[in-house]
Amino acid sequence: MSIKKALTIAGSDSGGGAGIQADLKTFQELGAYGMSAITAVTAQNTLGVHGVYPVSIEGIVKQIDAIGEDLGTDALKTGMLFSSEVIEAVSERIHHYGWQNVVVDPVMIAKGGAKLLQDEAVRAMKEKLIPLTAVITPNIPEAEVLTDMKIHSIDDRREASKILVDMGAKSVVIKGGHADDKEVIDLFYDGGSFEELVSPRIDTSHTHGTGCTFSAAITAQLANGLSMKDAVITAKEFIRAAIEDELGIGGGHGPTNHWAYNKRGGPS
Ligand SMILES: Nc1ncnc2c1ncn2[C@@H]1O[C@H](COP(=O)(O)OP(=O)(O)OP(=O)(O)O)[C@@H](O)[C@H]1O
Ligand SMILES: Cc1ncc(CO)c(N)n1
Repeated sequence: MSIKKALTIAGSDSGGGAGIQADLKTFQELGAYGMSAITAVTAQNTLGVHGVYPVSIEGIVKQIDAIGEDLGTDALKTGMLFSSEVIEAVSERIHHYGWQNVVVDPVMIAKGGAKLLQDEAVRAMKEKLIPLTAVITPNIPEAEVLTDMKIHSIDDRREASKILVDMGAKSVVIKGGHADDKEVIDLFYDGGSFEELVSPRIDTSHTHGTGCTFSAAITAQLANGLSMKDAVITAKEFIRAAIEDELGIGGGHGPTNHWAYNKRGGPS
């Protein structure tokens, strides 16, 4: 058996619930060999982001090249990219290595309100990164910024998904964590048809890093050779288990439980 490899290009969360830490834990749980290129170090815990310390462009490119020139990867995800310079450099390297299974979590704002992407970087994301993307996984506010439209209904989300595919993404998941529906609906669009992934809304404040974990689970399953739709379905099951089995640590928005999916025996 050859081990499948997954790379995350994202920020570090010292609190361990989001960012690189959530991604590597998720890769490990889903049986993919995890690698990372860190774009920024955050001083962060369940109470909020207390500092952001960007890594230089040279430092980011060196990390990606260290992987590209030796190990390679079967899939990758991007998380916190912070600036247009980082987006441009990362997009250029992805293109250079011809990496295909590219999952973009267009991280903009942390749950506590801290900015993880500068406003001027949205344009670079649209022009440079989205065209390289196998799937983009915005939450509703991120989808609104990227498409320049207000999203209230599922029909609005369908329209926004089509706009993102027109920008060059091969498929889209607009996540429903921020909606106020009784159930959480994640809308998947592959450029041809839509699929609503529905689960009960769990009443908890421990949702720190849900988006990172969800996109990391898609990445691991793409590395493992699953189709995009099956990878997204696993990710939904993985994050549902991780939120349901809360760890109850920290004084604020606590992290999810990355062990939960396997503790329940894996795929349902
Ligand atoms: N209260 C909840 N109950 C069940 N599932 C949830 C809940 N909140 C989020 N999810 C799930 O978690 C995933 C991430 O959704 P969300 O919209 O919260 O992303 P996000 O805002 O990008 O997360 P992050 O806090 O990491 O930025 C989705 O698959 C969504 O269905
Ligand atoms: C480093 C990092 N990336 C992403 C998020 C979004 O959850 C966060 N809070 N921190």
